[in-house]
Amino acid sequence: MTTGRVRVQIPASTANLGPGFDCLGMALNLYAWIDMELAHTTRIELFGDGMEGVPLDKTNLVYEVAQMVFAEAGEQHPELYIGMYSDIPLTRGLGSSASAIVGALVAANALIDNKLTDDQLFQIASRLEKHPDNVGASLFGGIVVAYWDGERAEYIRLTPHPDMAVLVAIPSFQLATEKARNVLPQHVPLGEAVYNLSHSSLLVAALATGNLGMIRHAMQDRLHQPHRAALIPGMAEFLAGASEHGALGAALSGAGPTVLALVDARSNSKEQLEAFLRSTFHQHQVEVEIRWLLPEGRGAEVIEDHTSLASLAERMSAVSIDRGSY
Ligand SMILES: Nc1ncnc2c1ncn2[C@@H]1O[C@H](COP(=O)(O)OP(=O)(O)OP(=O)(O)O)[C@@H](O)[C@H]1O
Ligand SMILES: N[C@@H](CCO)C(=O)O
Repeated sequence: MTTGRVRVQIPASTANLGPGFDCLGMALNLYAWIDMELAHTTRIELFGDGMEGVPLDKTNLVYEVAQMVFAEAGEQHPELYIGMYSDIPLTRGLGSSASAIVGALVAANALIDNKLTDDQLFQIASRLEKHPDNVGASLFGGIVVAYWDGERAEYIRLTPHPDMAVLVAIPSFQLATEKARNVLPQHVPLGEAVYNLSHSSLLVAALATGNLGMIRHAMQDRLHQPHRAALIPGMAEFLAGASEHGALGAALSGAGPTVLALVDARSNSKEQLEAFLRSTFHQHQVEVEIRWLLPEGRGAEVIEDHTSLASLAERMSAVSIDRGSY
């Protein structure tokens, strides 16, 4: 058992990538950090802005998930110190809940000398989220293709193409995953299912072989994005016009409201695409934060960093002033 404090760095994630509803995810270079230590009395500290509403008692998701790890390993550690700082905006479609779950799993497992395997952690995470796309990407990094059938989750990890960049527009409003799932139909016509199956399969093949030119054809969806469009003014126009403005493909990120475009980092139409993204949301009076990100190849990991989370939060907010350039 580790008696000291462990720190875990967890990447954000984007789920679905268009047609891969609930089965495709990619990690992004935007992070959350969780500190965890065995304690005499439970204490939870949140650093930085943007975590309003996250509970500070034992109903906190990170605390609850840590207890699941201990229970699975046959250990009892009911009292914990938990510190958290996250640069991943909550409830925006960038996998904040998955980052909390995965961070809790990896940190708690580190405290008990990694008694659980990565596969055990992945099973717990998929069971909790009920779809393995965000948690798989945050846990393993890169692109994760996965299923969860209600009992077991299986996955294969792909390495993202080194020239792929990701342009995101993060609206200022929140959209809970539950709300964005409630607008989806419970039954779909066979033709629509075939449409998504074929596009999702082609997208995975394009990502696996580095065929960037095929992404614009493959990154099309009929299962969830059309039904969610009314919740995100501007999304439909951006998805329809992104390729003409230089994107490799575009999609709603997870359950939204963030939208993203995959971009060839060597392309000279990046500014044109960013301008199109800005003007589309501006026309719909939706305030967005625009950021250039990259796929993250590394999953959640314990890091040796002894600076306080308070100073990490300060450092990150200074960096955020320069955001937006690539
Ligand atoms: N660090 C955290 N600690 C505790 N709870 C958290 C933390 N991060 C997120 N959550 C919980 O997860 C909720 C957001 O989950 P939700 O699935 O709606 O959005 P998301 O994960 O940001 O987006 P998506 O799943 O579409 O990518 C928050 O409202 C909060 O309850
Ligand atoms: N695949 C999920 C991701 C959000 O957690 C959805 O689109 O609802």
